[in-house]
Amino acid sequence: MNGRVFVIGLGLIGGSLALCIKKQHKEVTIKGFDINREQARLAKMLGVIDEAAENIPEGAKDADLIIISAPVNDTKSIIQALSNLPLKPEVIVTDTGSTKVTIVNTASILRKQGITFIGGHPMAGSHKSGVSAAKEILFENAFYLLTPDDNVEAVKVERLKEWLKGTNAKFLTIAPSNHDYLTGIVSHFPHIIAASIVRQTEKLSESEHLIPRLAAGGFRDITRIASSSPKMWKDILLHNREVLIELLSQWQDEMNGVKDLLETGNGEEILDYFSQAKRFRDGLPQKEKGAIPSFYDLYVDVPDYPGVVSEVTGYLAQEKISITNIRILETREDIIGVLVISFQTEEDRERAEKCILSYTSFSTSYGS
Ligand SMILES: NC(=O)c1ccc[n+]([C@@H]2O[C@H](COP(=O)([O-])OP(=O)(O)OC[C@H]3O[C@@H](n4cnc5c(N)ncnc54)[C@H](O)[C@@H]3O)[C@@H](O)[C@H]2O)c1
Ligand SMILES: O=C(O)C(=O)C[C@]1(C(=O)O)C=C[C@@H](O)C=C1
Repeated sequence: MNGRVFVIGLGLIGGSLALCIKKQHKEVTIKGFDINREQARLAKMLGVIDEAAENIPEGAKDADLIIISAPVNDTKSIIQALSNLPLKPEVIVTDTGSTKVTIVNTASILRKQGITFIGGHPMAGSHKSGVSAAKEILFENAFYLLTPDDNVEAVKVERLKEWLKGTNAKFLTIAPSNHDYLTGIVSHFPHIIAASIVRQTEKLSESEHLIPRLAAGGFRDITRIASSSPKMWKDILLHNREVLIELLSQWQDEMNGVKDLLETGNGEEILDYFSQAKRFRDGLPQKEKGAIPSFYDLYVDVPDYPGVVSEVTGYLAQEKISITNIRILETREDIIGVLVISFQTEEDRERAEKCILSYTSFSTSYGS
């Protein structure tokens, strides 16, 4: 496709989308604006955008596609600002916000001006923020939820998908209220739980200083998302209050149930509780990024000698196998236990395992 794209909010998601669009549609010009000038400067310097706009009116006036990728409450104000500007009549305006009902309702102001708005939400991300974390592979195999209202012509939805083709995401059309209900369950609510576990641990560690040092693999796995942008999550919670209040009531019942199990001390029931959870968790799709991003983890048992990590990554580099993440599970203090290396694809993980087994006598296994 050819034309001009304007991205408002040059953070993790706006930056990643700009990279995807440029990869797929080499002829387009991508302009960007961020209220934080440093982010805009960085976006230009990293080649994420072609030009930085001075302000929203300047970037919006000749755009064929406008992507708003700011926290959801700011998205609301940006939509209001756009509704007062002269835009190209054929422009498509979309957003990336994690909530949809309030945003789509606000966008009726654009529709009244004859401007097409299609709500969007790529269901992949990270706890990192800012353009420096942007990646063109972020949305690969993820669901990309779209919430066009009934008045949007199908051809416009197809055009938006064409613009976003380089994400390699799977588009799914859904009603805004259903969107907020479902993402409340699989995304927003888990973020509250992760933050609450961290808060409780922090309070307890005030009187027991060993706690942070002992907070190991399980704690880190379940609380990674508590490192996400507080501003972004404040906005999401305020936009999805009703759904989240209901989920919190259900959670309180769930926790009371677990407390009862502990009080009665019934081993069979406790076993059943964990077995059911394991069955559902193990049955979630592995090969696609669904509600949870799928990582292709390889666990490598490594002995404790200096340089062992760089030795393993060196073998992978020799075979040109890219890794997306690496971490060490410390099973005992000062003793390296397991190296967990994440890959983008199953094929990379298989190649990596073969490579490590051919160079070393370390044992390997797959995480689930
Ligand atoms: N982080 C994720 O995992 C994720 C995934 C999918 C969707 N989202 C949604 O996408 C949106 C962006 O999230 P992100 O992770 O890229 O956040 P981010 O913090 O990395 O980037 C947001 C950017 O928007 C800018 N901004 C804020 N107000 C602005 C305004 N009025 N005008 C212009 N720029 C403004 C900020 O300065 C920042 O650079 C949010 O609505 C979020 O809910 C996030
Ligand atoms: O992987 C993460 O760090 C995320 O939190 C990504 C995540 C999610 O909850 O799955 C967060 C918010 C988005 O709206 C979509 C994706």
